Amino acid sequence: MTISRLLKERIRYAPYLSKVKDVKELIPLFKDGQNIGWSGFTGVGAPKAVPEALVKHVEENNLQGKLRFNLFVGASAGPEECLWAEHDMISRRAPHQVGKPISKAINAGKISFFDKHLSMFPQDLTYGFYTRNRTDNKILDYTIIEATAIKEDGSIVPGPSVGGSPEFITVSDKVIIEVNTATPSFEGLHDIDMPLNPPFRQPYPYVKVDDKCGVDSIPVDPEKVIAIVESTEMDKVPPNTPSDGMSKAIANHLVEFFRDEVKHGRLPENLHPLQSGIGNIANAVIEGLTDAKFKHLNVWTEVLQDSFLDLFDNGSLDYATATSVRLTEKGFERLFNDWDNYKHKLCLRSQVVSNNPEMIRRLGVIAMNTPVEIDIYAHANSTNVNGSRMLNGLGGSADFLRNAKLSIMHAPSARPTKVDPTGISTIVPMASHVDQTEHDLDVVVTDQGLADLRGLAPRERAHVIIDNCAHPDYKDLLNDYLERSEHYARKHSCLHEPHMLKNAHKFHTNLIERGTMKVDSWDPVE
Ligand SMILES: CC(=O)SCCNC(=O)CCNC(=O)[C@H](O)C(C)(C)COP(=O)(O)OP(=O)(O)OC[C@H]1O[C@@H](n2cnc3c(N)ncnc32)[C@H](O)[C@@H]1OP(=O)(O)O
Repeated sequence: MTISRLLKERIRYAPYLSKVKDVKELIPLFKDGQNIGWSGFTGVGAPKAVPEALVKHVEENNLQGKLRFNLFVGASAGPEECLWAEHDMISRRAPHQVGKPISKAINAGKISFFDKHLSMFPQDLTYGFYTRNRTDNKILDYTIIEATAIKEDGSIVPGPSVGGSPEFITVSDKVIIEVNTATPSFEGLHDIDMPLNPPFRQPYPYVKVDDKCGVDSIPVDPEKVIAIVESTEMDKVPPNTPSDGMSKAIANHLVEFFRDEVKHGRLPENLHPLQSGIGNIANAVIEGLTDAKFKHLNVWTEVLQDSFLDLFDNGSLDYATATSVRLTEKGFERLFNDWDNYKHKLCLRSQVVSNNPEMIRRLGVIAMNTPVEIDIYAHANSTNVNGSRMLNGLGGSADFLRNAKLSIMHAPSARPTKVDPTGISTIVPMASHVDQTEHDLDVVVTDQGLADLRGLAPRERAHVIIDNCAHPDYKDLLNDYLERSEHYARKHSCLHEPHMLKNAHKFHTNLIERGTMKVDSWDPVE
């Protein structure tokens, strides 16, 4: 097999050169029912060549539904995963995923999806929790990992994400490395703590975002590496929706809140390390911080999106660490064009470290994530529309929101439906599914305003959330629900967190039946 010059340059461990293979040669290795680990996190750094070759194989041989895998990825992979879902090649999947064909297959019952906090997922995999029914003691049959270089000792230099790859490799029977020669090498950007399970685990020693004490590549037993393939495709992250009046309003409320916290001495002038979730609102909120011109900010997060580059460029941000740098094509261009500048300000860690509860609490992280809905007592749903339809999954939202110094959820106050431009209220009487509890959240913010919930009793919280955050179309309805619930609860001595269970999900049932949460009347309660 001829090896390209570019590939030769990237592989500095000579014995691997004899393992370079054409992807077609690998197809017979894959059998129905195998457990496969992929590198990748939030759409970047996932393998491409082998997954695509398998799709082609399935297509050409009509194997849809006959060659299915249990697929484990740190968080969402790239478009290749959507192709696997479209070709019915995934039977089980965990944890966070993104892509319409994947969620469609999950909600059609074709993919058994289970969700777990991203800080815990890789370690639980290494404990053998998810493969406890195997009789051969194996965990993963193959890990397919994307590398941007191989070092002299055979260790793997990942690309724009680390995710769960270190753990996957330690529990994988065999490893296939895709060396991506289309993307520049990310060597020097990683700090990786290899897993050590209890009772041998040690505390992570980091006390600042830029502390490093791991290794800069993932060690692997070369005996396990059965093939190296060249991959020539860049990551494809769709452009972000530009910020609009709604997301700018959210950002402005947050900036005002941060300034007030600084004024009262509860935050230093450079705030505390920031975490920002995924999605357009999260991206826009970081854009808002860029305009606010804070100085010497730091970031301890899970995913870095394009807007963080603006924060660097205008001098607001000193250092950022995450497990994935999920940039659009333009964003990657900016990163690589100014690599010497950015590389000293960025560090990618494994997801068990970026999302580690102990680290998040130690650093006093300010966590900001978007929910599907939040109820009047501050329980939030991040995953299941109407308590049932899976979107992307929990991701790292609860890792951060349970442990942060300030736990913030931001969302539009209303979302459109086909029949009503404000048919979905983000603030609901009772969340139809709970991922973040009332005990986790400090602040709720929508385009309407910000509710500071710290130290408030549930009924006080309900008033502040409705008054400050609910969309005007829903304020009266929510207040009416609260008053009626209080009246009912007074009679029944259950006034701590009053609800009318008969009506608690009426917003949702109305949405299903009539396409809007605007209910006409409540069912009578005695
Ligand atoms: C990898 C990581 O974990 S990053 C760390 C944080 N992770 C998380 O918070 C994970 C959970 N959160 C998420 O998945 C996202 O933030 C979401 C889905 C909640 C919001 O994503 P955004 O892109 O900001 O919001 P957006 O308004 O575009 O909603 C996405 C979809 O959910 C639907 N949706 C959201 N809320 C609702 C709702 N209350 N009712 C019905 N549908 C809803 C939207 O209609 C949209 O559907 P579409 O794609 O078919 O148009």
